[in-house]
Order: sequence, then C-alpha cells, then structure tokens
Amino acid sequence: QDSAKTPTPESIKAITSQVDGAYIKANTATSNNWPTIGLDYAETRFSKLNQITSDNVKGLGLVWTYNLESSRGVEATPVIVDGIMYQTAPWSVVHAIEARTGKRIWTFDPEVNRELGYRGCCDVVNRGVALYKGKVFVAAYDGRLIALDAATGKKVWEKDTLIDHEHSYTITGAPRVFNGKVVIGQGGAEYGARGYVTAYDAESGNQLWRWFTVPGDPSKPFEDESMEKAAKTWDPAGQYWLNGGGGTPWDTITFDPELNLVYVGTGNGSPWNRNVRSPAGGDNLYLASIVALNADTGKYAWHYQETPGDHWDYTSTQPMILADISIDGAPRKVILHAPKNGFFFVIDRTNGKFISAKNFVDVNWATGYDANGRPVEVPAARGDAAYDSIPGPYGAHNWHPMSFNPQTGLVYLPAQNVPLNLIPEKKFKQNAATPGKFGGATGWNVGFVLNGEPPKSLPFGRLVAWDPVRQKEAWRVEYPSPWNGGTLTTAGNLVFQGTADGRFVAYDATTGKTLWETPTGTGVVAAASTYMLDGVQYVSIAVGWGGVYGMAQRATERQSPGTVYTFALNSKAPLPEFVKYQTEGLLQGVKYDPKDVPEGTALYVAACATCHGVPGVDKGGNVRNLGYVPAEEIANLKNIVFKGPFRDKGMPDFTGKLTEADVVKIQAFIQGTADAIRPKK
Ligand SMILES: O=C(O)c1cc(C(=O)O)c2c(n1)C(=O)C(=O)c1cc(C(=O)O)[nH]c1-2
Ligand SMILES: [Ca+2]
Repeated sequence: QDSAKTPTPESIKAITSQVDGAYIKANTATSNNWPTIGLDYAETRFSKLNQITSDNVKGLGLVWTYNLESSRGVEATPVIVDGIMYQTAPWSVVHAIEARTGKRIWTFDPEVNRELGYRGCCDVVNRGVALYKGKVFVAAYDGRLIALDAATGKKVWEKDTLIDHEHSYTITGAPRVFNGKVVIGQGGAEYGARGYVTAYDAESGNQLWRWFTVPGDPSKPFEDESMEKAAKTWDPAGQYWLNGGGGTPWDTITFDPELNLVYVGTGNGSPWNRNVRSPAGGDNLYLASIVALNADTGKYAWHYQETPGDHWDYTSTQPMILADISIDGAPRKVILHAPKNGFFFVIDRTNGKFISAKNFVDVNWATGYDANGRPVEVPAARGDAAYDSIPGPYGAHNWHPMSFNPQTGLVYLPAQNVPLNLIPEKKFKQNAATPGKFGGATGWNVGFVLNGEPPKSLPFGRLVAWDPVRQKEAWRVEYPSPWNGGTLTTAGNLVFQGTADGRFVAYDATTGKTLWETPTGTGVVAAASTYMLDGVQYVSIAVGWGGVYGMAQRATERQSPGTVYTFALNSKAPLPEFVKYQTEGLLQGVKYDPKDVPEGTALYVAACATCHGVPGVDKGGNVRNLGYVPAEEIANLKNIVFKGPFRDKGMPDFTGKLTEADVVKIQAFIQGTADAIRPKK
C-alpha cells in the first residue's frame, strides 16, 4: 500500500476528531463511511453506496481477514471512518484495524474478571463501540463505561455505571453518543435487576442524567413523576423491588436529532413470571416498552408498551429504526420495531402513538392488537399449566439488527423460533438458588421451570423481508437453524446476511434471490457494514458464533476464532484455513451410581445447563458440551468445578455454591445421560 496512507496516531487523531453529530448527519448523504454501529442516527443500516450491485455482486471476493483471537460470540458491527476500523470482541476487547490492509493498529482489553462471566445470561458478548470527537467509547461487561483515545487506544476516563454490585448487572450493549453525551444501559433481568439508562459527558465522564425504567422500593421517594405513574401499574404484594423488577435496557437506545429525543427499548420483567412479580396483574410500566426521553435532560416524554405485563421475557430491546414513510397517503415519522414478542410495530415517534402491529411469525400468546395498540391476549399464555411459549424467550427476533431499504420499502429481519416450554414455579422465592431451577446456582431466578416438559413447537430460522406499510411479508428465505446474523441493505439493491451455518450471503433486495455467498470460519450472528475507500466499496463482517443460543448449540462443524472478513469486487485473497470442530466421542466409562442421577439432574440444571446445554443431546456451541469432553475431565470434575483451570475462559468457581457430594451427583447425571442416549447395538 501507499505508505502515505499508513495510519499514524496523528492521522488517526485528525480523522476521528472530526466525527460528531454534523459528521454523522453529513455522512448520511453519501454513506462513504460507517461512523456508528447502525450507520446513522436513524440506525437504518441502509447504505447509499452502489458500486456493488445485484448485477455484479457475484464478483465479490475476499480482501483480508483479521483474527480477533476470540472463541465466544462476536456481535458488533464494524465502525469505519477514512480507513480506520473499530471492532469489539468478546469480553469487551476493542480492536483498531487498518481497513485498507487488515493490519492491527492497537487493541484494548478492559481486563474484565473472566470468573464473572456467569453474571450475564447470554454469553460474554459486546455489540460495539461509539466514536465521537477522537474518542472510542466501549462498555465493559462488568459495568464500566470506558473512553479511549481513538488514535492510541489509551484510556482517557472510566466510570462504573452500576448502582450496586450485589445484583448481577452486566453490559453487553454499545453506547450511543450525541450532543456531547454518551448513553448506556445494562442487562441482568434474568437474575433480578432494576433497569436504567445513564448519560455521561463525553469529554469528562461526569454523569449528566439517569432514568430508571421501573419503579424502585416504594418505601423510598420516587425518582421522578414517570416512576410515580409507573408504580400504580405494579402490585406491591410481589415485592418486585427485591428482585429489581427488570426492564434492563440492554441493547437499543436511539437518538433522534430532529425531535431531540432518545428512544430506549426496555427489557423484560424480573422475574419473568408476572403472577409472582405483580400478583394482582397490571401493565408493569415501563417493561417491554419504547420510552422517549428528552435528550438533554433524560426526562420522560412518552412511552408505548409493546407487551403489557410482560410474562415471557418479551424484551423490547431489539434494535429500532427511525424512518419517514408514507402511510395512507400521509408522511409519518415512525419507529419500526420487531421485538421478541413476534409482532412488527409501526409507532409515531413524535408522540408514541400506536399506528399498527402485525405478527411476522406465528405466535400463540396474542391474536393481534386492537386499535388502541393493546394486544388481544390468549388466556392460556398466563395460566398455571405448562405452556409452549411461541415465541419463546429467545424471541421471534432477538438483538440481531434489522435494516430498512427506502428504495424497496422493505425491512430485512432475522426471524426465528426457538422452542421453549414454561412451567410456572409454584414456590417462587426472591433471589433463591434452588436445585432444579435453570441457572439457579449462578443466580437465574425467573419464576418458571424451563423445558420441564419437552416443547412441541418446531425450531426455524428465517430471513423475512417485511413491508411495514402493508404490514405484510414480501419474501422470505428459510434457514436450517435459528440464530442467524443481522442484516445490511444497500442502494445496489442488495441485502447481506451471515448465517448460523457459517455463510455470508448477498440477496437481491427486491426478490430475495441468492446472488452470492462465501463460507465463513464459524457461524455468524453480527451484521455487516460497508464503506468507500480509495474509490472502492468494501463490505466487512465480524464472524464469531455465540450469544445466548450459540453457547450450547451449533449449526456448522467449523469453529475458527472470531474473525473480521472484508470483501470487494474482483478481489481474490484466499479464505483462511478453517478450524474444524473437535469433539471426543460420546462420553464413556465414568463410574457413577445411577441412584445419584435424579439429584444430579437438578444440580446440573441449576449450575451447568445455562452454558453447557444438555450433555450428549446438544453438540456444544462456543462452550463445550460435557457429553463430548475427555472422560478424565468428568471423572475428575471436582478439580474443574472448584478453583478450576477454565476460570480464565469464563467458568465460575463453584466453591461455596456446590459441595463435593453435589459434584459426584452431577457426574452421575452427565455420564448417565450419555449412556441413556447411546445407540443400542
Ligand atoms: O434481561 C436482560 O437483562 C437481558 C440481557 C441480555 C444481554 O445483556 O445480553 C440478553 C437478554 N436479556 C435476553 O433476554 C436475551 O435473549 C439475550 C440474547 C443475548 C445475546 O447477546 O445473544 N443477550 C441477551
Ligand atoms: Ca432477558
């Protein structure tokens, strides 16, 4: 390459210090750069670039790859300005990469204590950085918000954003920056947590405002009027504040420069089960809602609740898109949103008024929405009996970003069903770690027994092209597995998506026809970005299988490290050599007493199942399945469970949480299960 173009700290400083609100707005006119994870403040993920088109995309080839040296889920979209790329990896590690060559500029590891991996429900992922006036902002898994010098990767400031360290708070989301403020939420509502968003001064890190998503302890004063209003929709008999109530805004927070509002997508109830959280019922504001806040003050402006009285982990944290579209002949400023609950929403973003909602997959909890924007519920969905939740808690759409192409008028949406059965827990206790309760030993406490009966719904993964005006599917692509990547759409009439089975694919945006694809080193969950550099259009995607579904499941036999791939027309770099998934045969020969299996089952469900899945039945995702590890490891399980060797990979130390006798029972369950499923000769 032209050495004049090799980035130096001075040149990176000059480039990145230009990035502010005006820059991001100006870039929307050209899409030459990709300065925020969603491309623009509206987070359309629609690029105006059209060098790569549906006619020539078959000539797309690899330019370079960059090894993120990670094994867990990679969820961040690459951010690129003038040849400098910022990408995050698992454990909130930031990489600055030369976009021309794929060479490393710097990396920053916030050194999150790996033993705290279990404090998050859903893999030790990170959804990306925000770039603003020469600084890169990243939220660390352990709750710190960190500002880095974009040129050097050196820390400028760091703030602990957590209100306490007793509840199991973590951060996986990307911060958003606007008007000199950096805003971040957090996760934790599977464990007991109270959600909030906080704005910090981008220069100094000083806290500017904070807004809680749900009311707190009623014996204390309300933080603001919105909390006073919300408290009326909760039943204090549930003592929800002990568990936090939930509403954790763990992903989308979208800034609207035109209306000076910030839209926050709030999370599920904590615990999930409303019958124990708020026994008399109620909407439980502001769970599972879109809430608009004044961007300057953080003051509540309006809300629309997508799932009143959430009962199924139906978060509304899924990425939203701000669009100006014509409905019934009138121009409307809307939010396009597809939360976990399976309905596609069009909301007026000037006032939060419901415009329309339609299910984009089959659902069984509601038959539709009435004219006032309330769901018409199916009573069995809140009953006392075992219930096949469709969508299940993995959502009909999870965090994987969708995109909106104004040329086709279509939204490209990664949809799915992951079957799950919910049995209401009869003797729920706040913050209790009961054997038999999924994740109980590591703090999960949702008020349901999961898969106590085998779910009967069928899994699927699907790319849906959705017309938000007609509320109708235009086309679809079926996949062999749920949990496919986010989407990118372009003026070249293209949709790009990575897949769970390890491919990166380009589709015709109008018809859904497959135009090009390449294999990738592992399953893809993140979304791609595209940008111009020296007159050439590039497409980059970060590949790394994981997230909540990807810890225990897999859909490809490839298991390469997290890797950024960059493509351009007529480029022919060879693909890297892929790493094959290594597995021992089905576990055999560990001695156990069959009488220990029932108790071992309950202990395994509480301590191991969240990450390791079902031994032998699941095949292992980015965390190994214990039915396919060397027999010596299971025979010596206590050496792994107590102060064990995998603590630096995210495994908790179970000292004080399990006893040696418990571990013997868990061994019995693991080997017993492997023996039970072994084909009989
Ligand atoms: O309630 C929460 O606080 C919370 C947090 C997170 C997270 O921070 O990643 C997820 C979820 N919930 C969740 O329900 C979920 O399905 C999920 C998937 C993922 C992922 O990254 O794959 N995170 C989360
Ligand atoms: Ca959740």
